Amino acid sequence: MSDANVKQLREELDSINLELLSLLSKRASIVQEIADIKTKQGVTKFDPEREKEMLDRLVEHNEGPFENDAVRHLFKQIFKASLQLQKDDSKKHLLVSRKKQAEDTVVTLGSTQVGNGTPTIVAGPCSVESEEQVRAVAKALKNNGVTLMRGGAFKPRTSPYDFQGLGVEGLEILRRVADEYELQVISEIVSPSDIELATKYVDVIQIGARNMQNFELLKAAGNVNTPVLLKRGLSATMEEFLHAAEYIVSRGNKNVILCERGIRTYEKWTRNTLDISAVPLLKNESHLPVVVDVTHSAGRRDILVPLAKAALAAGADAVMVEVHPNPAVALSDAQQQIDIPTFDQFMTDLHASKLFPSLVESK
Ligand SMILES: O=C(O)C(=O)C[C@]1(C(=O)O)C=C[C@@H](O)C=C1
Repeated sequence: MSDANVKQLREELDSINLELLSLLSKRASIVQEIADIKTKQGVTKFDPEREKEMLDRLVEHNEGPFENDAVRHLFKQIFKASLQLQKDDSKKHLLVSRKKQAEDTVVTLGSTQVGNGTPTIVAGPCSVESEEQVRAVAKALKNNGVTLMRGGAFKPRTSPYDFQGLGVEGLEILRRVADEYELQVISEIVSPSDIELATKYVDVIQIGARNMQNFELLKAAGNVNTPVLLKRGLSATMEEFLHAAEYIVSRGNKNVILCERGIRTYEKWTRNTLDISAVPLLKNESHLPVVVDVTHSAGRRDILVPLAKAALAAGADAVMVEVHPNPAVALSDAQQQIDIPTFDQFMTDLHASKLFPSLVESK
């Protein structure tokens, strides 16, 4: 075969490549149309039966020279790329996606901004137990320049026999003390019917891990303007987490903060496993601020500082930690909350790490 022949055959291949590309692009736009219909119908994109049907038909019509396995392999690649296209398109549609909004969402809470590039701290007791207890913690927060106070009034507990929280009385205590110390209040709400009421007391509505896919609660939180801190479910994928956030944002409430709080794994030395990769993944995929709850991730006190440093190094906008004046007698999570001297040391260690600005000096 002369060089001239090879040249001519290659030119033929070049033009066939272009024809194939144009056919593939035409196929891809039909695939996108199907994806739109599937999204509207709420049907999953992947359809293995349809893929098998197509492969069987192709093999039936295969006259060579490619072996049937080669034909199957080639078309499986096309289906795989088509499915990926459908998934990428559906991500573009999400309001929480960076593809939809390139700039970071910044949630303003009093004098503190979450998501503006300067990390901050959220701290407070697991449960509100009394005004004195909340006041002691608020004072410690104030001394450390922390302005965001968490505290549980409605407690979704694993056992119905465990302390269920003070309810509205707890919210009243939080509000009173927070106003006294010029703090912002973050508290969990568990029932859609309490969302309106919560807006009177809290600055941030927390939706807990166990309620991440309580869609009626998400919708109710989306209908108000109060910012929402949404915790990742115990076994939720990134996709499920972002779709849960989408429920809130799509209703009009754009002030959503995502919270990684550890996921269920086989490991027993920690209560949950902090999924540190969630932080950069969420920051890449979404414009929403990301908080890491080190207390619930670890379920133990001795590794809170390194976990907080890891979270900040990975790009977290805030770290959340539970503080109690006397953890030994706490009505919930006694083994994982830190006392006030330990909290002071926690803040000192973070400042020393240079990963975190000194909140006291900047005040
Ligand atoms: O026919 C569909 O339902 C499609 O979504 C199209 C298509 C394809 O590429 O042909 C894409 C993904 C599915 O797994 C099956 C088929």
